[in-house]
Amino acid sequence: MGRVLGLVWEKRPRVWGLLVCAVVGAFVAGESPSSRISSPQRRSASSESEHAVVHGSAAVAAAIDLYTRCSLRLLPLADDEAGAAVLELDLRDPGLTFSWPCAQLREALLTEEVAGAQEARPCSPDRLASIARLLEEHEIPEAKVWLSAGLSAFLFLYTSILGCRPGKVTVSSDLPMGSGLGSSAAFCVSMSGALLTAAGMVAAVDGISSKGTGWELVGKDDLELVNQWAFQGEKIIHGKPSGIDNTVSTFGSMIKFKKGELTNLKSRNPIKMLITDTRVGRNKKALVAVNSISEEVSSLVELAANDEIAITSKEEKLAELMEMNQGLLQCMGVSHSSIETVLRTTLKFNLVSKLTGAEGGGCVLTLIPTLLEKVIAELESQSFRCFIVEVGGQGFQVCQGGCSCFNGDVV
Ligand SMILES: Nc1ncnc2c1ncn2[C@@H]1O[C@H](COP(=O)(O)OP(=O)(O)OP(=O)(O)O)[C@@H](O)[C@H]1O
Ligand SMILES: C[C@@](O)(CCO)CC(=O)[O-]
Ligand SMILES: [Mg+2]
Repeated sequence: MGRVLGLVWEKRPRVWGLLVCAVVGAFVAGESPSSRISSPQRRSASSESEHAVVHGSAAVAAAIDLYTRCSLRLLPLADDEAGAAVLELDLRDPGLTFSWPCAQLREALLTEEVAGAQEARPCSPDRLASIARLLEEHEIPEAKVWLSAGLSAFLFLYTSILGCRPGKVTVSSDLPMGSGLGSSAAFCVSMSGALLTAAGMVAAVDGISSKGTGWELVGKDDLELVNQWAFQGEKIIHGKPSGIDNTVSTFGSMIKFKKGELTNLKSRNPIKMLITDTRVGRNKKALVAVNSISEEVSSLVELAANDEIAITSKEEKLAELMEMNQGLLQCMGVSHSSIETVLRTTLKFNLVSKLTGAEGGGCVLTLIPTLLEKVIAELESQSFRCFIVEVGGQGFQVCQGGCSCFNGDVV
């Protein structure tokens, strides 16, 4: 390319790749709102505090059509009066359920003045400490201890938006957790959306349903509120996120993010990607920000949307940028042998891949001009898990009344 790339080194940097993904939909049925979500492995708040996008590098993120669902059923207040009321959480992906007596939550968490949910508030250090004490009483299996960040975000969002009312929340997701696909953001967005819908602060726009799926779209102002609360949840999970993951998860489509400024990128022709989950847990190796590549991707998407370049040259150009991006990451030593295996396998079919925002494991993105069943079969025969996704889709959605969002189970 004969081009100088502006690499941005951070003290504890990470790479922002071309596409970071998370999609959410929420699902509400009268007293039973639910939403779609996903989640990743736990990272302590401080481990995420240095991040390329946080420090001003450009990043392009896009929604993918893998969803996390969160359903919420409010339970009768009468139970509460009898002192028997509980808040239950059923996490289908790790296969764990949790339950807290409402009286205990009230005592531990409602010491602060309860403000309305019309404006998102951060979780104070005291409140976070009280939440941590509540969680200590639950025996979370050692192998799943990373869940506690998501549990803290859940308790904060639930009690801040709905107070300590009895309810049952169920979460299930299409996304692998902790693999760099923004599952924590999808978790927080769908959770916030379901809670705000139950609180009557967010509602579907009448009659606008998403491609006949039963899921309905939500107006911009309501999405803003969902996004603000989800960001507060992401802060509990990530420490100092830039907000790109929750924003793309809420609004869908593609977004360029630089120094806190968001630009919506309109992509007319859906881009298909293959995502391969290496099933290898990530480590926290240092990564770099590849600022100029992200900048180029965003101009490319915009040129294509305006028909200024043909779709085939867009794909060629995107493939070239992905190769450059991956090459840089390899030089930095942030790849992993499992990622290299996926790259070699896809390259055999002339397909270009790169690792995602995750490092040292996690997922690999492959650009696919058409669906290539052979490469998928070969990757799966090596015990990788493949998803074919459409990039740049819908964000948060709700479904009111009679939807069954958990593979047919009505929750
Ligand atoms: N479906 C889910 N069920 C339960 N918890 C979830 C779910 N999805 C996400 N989470 C929560 O989110 C946390 C993972 O967030 P993390 O930020 O580490 O990974 P990610 O968002 O998938 O990747 P990245 O932030 O790098 O894009 C999990 O520890 C869990 O607490
Ligand atoms: C923390 C974060 O960088 C995780 C990457 O998926 C997301 C963000 O900045 O919003
Ligand atoms: Mg995350």
